[in-house]
Amino acid sequence: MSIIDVEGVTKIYRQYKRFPGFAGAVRSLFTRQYTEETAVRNISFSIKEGEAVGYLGPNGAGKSTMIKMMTGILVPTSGSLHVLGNVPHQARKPNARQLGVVFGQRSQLWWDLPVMDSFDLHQSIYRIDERRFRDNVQLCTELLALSDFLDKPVRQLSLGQRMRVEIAMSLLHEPRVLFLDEPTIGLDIVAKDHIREFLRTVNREKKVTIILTTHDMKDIEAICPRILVVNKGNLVYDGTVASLRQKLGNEQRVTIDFRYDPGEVDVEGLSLLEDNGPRKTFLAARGGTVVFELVSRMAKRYPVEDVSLEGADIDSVIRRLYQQLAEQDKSKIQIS
Ligand SMILES: Nc1ncnc2c1ncn2[C@@H]1O[C@H](COP(=O)(O)OP(=O)(O)OP(=O)(O)O)[C@@H](O)[C@H]1O
Repeated sequence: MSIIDVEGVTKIYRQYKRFPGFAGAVRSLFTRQYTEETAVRNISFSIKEGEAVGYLGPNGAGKSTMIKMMTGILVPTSGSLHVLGNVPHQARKPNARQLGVVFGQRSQLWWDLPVMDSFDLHQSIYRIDERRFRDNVQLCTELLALSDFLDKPVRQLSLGQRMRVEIAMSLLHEPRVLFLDEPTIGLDIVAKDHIREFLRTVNREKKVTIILTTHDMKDIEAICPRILVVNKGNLVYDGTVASLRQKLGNEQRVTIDFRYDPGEVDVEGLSLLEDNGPRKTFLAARGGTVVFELVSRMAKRYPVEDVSLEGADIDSVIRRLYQQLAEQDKSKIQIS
């Protein structure tokens, strides 16, 4: 069952031009000139209950704008948008009970109150049944290791501790959908891993639908089988990381250690990437002869000692996609 339906959604920001100085201010009052910026351009997709979807794109691509529309904070300029069967900005109250939202850069916690008091307030605002509330606090405390700072005021928490608390709080009312905007930004590796593991558990075991924006590909690898990639407001890819890798070329890096520097090496199907004398790294052409065959051809002609292969990791797949988009300015071309 589809839980989020986005059809031809566009968001245009309009900003009125201000003219400098006093005369300019007066002029601004009478001439309402404005600039327009299309942050989201005719985007369509749907998300099923229980999915975990990564929403990716370079800076300024329109990710936060889309999340804000899905959570009802912003109103689309055109198109139709439904979350849990409701139009989000018209159903902020009914949807609030079923949505959880975490904005990495902004807090929903009461700064001066101890963490547990924030949780208690959340319980009364969302009218969470006492037993469910206690169970959920206990589960989050365990899985996110919160027990050491439940009685500390939020302002005293480190960024990593605060993010764990933010995520716990967003789940106490058992939402069906959880939106996270850069939930691991600025955190150390241990805190990131903790949060990823927790989100994966919440998605797989509690079947909470997750939509997440991030610039950290490890978040995607750990949590999201499906990605939506946006660029300059356009949706340019909707599918799995694996099939994006296929589409962009399932290339392999081949690093060869030679017994001594063989100088220039020429084997069809392998192009030189890095030359460090006796250690050289090549890129195996895609769709060509299998790498094993290329390496054995190499070994027949050159003093090969050792070989290691490395497939393109998700970071380099996405980097390549962004590079392609930047080079060709393919903002209107679909890759999927
Ligand atoms: N309130 C606003 N008024 C005018 N323009 C805006 C507003 N908010 C965002 N924009 C513009 O819309 C575009 C998309 O912004 P958005 O914040 O959605 O991007 P993003 O993909 O989340 O970027 P980032 O990865 O940098 O957080 C940007 O060019 C931004 O300058």
